[in-house]
Amino acid sequence: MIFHPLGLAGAFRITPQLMTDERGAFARRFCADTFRARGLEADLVQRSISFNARAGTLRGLHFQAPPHLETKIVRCARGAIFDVIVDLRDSSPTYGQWHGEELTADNRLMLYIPKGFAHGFQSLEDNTEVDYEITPAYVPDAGAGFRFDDPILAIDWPVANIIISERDRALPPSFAGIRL
Ligand SMILES: Cc1cn([C@H]2C[C@H](O)[C@@H](COP(=O)(O)OP(=O)(O)O[C@H]3O[C@H](C)C(=O)[C@H](O)[C@H]3O)O2)c(=O)[nH]c1=O
Repeated sequence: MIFHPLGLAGAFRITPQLMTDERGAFARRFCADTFRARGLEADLVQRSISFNARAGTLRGLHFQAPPHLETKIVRCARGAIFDVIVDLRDSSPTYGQWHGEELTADNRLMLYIPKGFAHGFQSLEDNTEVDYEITPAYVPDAGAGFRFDDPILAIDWPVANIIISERDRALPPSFAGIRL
C-alpha cells in the first residue's frame, strides 16, 4: 500500500500495490500492523456497503456527533464515485477546507478519513457500490451533517442530475459553526 498524505492533515489516499501475474493481480488493501506503525486507526469495528442504483446519487455530507466521531476507510468496489471529505476539526489549520477524489473500481484507490471530518460522495455510474470500514460502531441518534450544496464550500459535484434523500435535503445549509 502506498500512503499519499492529502492537504488535510491526517487524511490519506491509499493506493494498493498490485502484484500481477498471468492470472491477474493480488494486493493488500488493509494491514493492522502497517496502520498502527503509521499511527493510524487499525481497529475498524464495522464494515459496510453502500449500493447506489443510479449515477448522480449523492450521500452526505455526514458525520457522527461527538463522542461518536468516526474514522473511515472508503473504497469503490463497483463503478465510480466522486468522494469528498471536509475538515471540521476545531484545532485544524485546514478547518473548513475540503478535498475531492475520484475513487473507482478500476483505480482501486482508497481514502483514509480520520475523526473530525464530514464525508459524502456522488456516484458517477449506475450500480455503483462503495465499501466502508468504520470505527466506532454506528449510533443512529448520533447522525449529523449539512447540505451537499453548502455555499461556503461550493463543492463542484460532477453529475448535474443530483439524487439525494429527503433527510439529506433537509440538512442544515452549511458546516458554519460546526467544530468537532
Ligand atoms: C450509516 C449507516 C446506516 N444504517 C442504516 C440506517 C438506514 O436504515 C439505512 C440508510 O442509512 P443512511 O440513509 O444514513 O445512509 P447514508 O445516507 O448512506 O449515510 C452514510 O453516508 C455517508 C456518505 C457516510 O459517510 C456515512 O457512512 C453515512 O452517513 O442504513 C446502518 O444500519 N448502519 C450505518 O452505519
